[in-house]
Amino acid sequence: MNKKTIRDVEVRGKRVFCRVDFNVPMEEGAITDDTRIRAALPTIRYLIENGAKVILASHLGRPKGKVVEELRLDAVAKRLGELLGRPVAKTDHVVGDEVNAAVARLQEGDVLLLENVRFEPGEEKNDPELAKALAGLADLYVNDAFGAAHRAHASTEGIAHHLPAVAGFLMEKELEVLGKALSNPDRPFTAIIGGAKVKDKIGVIDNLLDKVDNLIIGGGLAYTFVKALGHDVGKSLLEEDKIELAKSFMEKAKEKGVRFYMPVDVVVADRFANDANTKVVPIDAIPSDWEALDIGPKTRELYRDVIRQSKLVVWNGPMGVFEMETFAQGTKAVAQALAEATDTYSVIGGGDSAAAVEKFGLADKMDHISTGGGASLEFMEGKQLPGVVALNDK
Ligand SMILES: Nc1ncnc2c1ncn2[C@@H]1O[C@H](COP(=O)(O)OP(=O)(O)O)[C@@H](O)[C@H]1O
Ligand SMILES: O=C(OP(=O)(O)O)[C@H](O)COP(=O)(O)O
Repeated sequence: MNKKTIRDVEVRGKRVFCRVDFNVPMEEGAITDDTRIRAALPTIRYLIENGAKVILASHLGRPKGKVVEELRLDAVAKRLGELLGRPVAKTDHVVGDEVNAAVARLQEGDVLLLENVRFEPGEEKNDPELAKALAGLADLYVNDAFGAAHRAHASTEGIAHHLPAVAGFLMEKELEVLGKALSNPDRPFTAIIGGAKVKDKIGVIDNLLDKVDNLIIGGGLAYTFVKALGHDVGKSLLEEDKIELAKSFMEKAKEKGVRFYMPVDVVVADRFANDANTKVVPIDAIPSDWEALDIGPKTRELYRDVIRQSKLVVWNGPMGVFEMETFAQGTKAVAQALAEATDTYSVIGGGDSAAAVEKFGLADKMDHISTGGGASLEFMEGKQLPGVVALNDK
């Protein structure tokens, strides 16, 4: 990586503003998955052990510049304290007198968590005044919030223009793993793209076609490709205005010698429900009033074989509506194949695929699960991440 990291700077005795992504799922005030908090621990522990005065900042949800009581970070501070085995102080504001006083009290090795930065209207606008105010709290800026690195906000981008700015260990690891996968991949290199958001994934498919040996398509976005091949897709998810683009991708794959894998059979349902009537049909026989909600058994076998023969697999997006048990088989088969293929380096691109792997209890069998869904997608599209660009070069 060509960006400085916390290893390249002196942190002892310094007030360090460390942006983390503690945007964790919550239900009724309780954290339901603390993966993102755990992922930031190496950086936080390093700062503590090396005598920094640690000021942590994160967003939670999308409060849109207002205080939303349910999106306060108190539960996060408590959980972080438990994980660190030491108290974590927390402010009820992002900037202002209360925060200044709390920062002034910090001793070397102390940890303070600021309130949800998105309570400030200037955060998402990347307001220079807010960026300056945040910078005024500290001597050094550390960005460890890979999951928010695709956002140019005051605490992820603006602040970096006012302080020495370096990457934390999580940021460094994410960029290294994803960067290596894309620039110098072990081959055969396979990308598996699924999920529902065709629009969001068009860019990544286009970029991956320049890099991979195999491209596997699944999930809801497959049916725009199925339609592009001239088959009827019934009531399956379809983005009419992307059919031509899907055709052009299949042509590009041919030109580049990329093997393009699509479902050969699917599980169709007579309605969108776990207890719907279902049947398995070949891909060119989807009944007009049924919808395809998962890949079929032959496709599972085919995708498993491709995974087994790959040295590197990047996976983004489920193969079916895995939230419903009836349509989870395809996603489970891919997760299992990755877990069993010990010679295959598996990179999970955040979002729903990460949630699925977690749900199936296979998370510890994967080589790298990204903490960023949107961020890893934008990175794989070849876009520059503003939160990274703003850091100091080596
Ligand atoms: N065949 C399908 N039809 C409708 N929705 C689907 C289908 N396959 C997967 N999905 C849905 O796609 C959603 C995930 O899509 P997306 O947000 O694009 O993935 P990710 O978060 O991994 O990037 C899941 O909620 C899943 O239920
Ligand atoms: O959860 C996040 O994104 P992700 O769901 O794409 O991984 C990040 O914390 C960024 O949040 P945002 O999409 O509200 O800017």
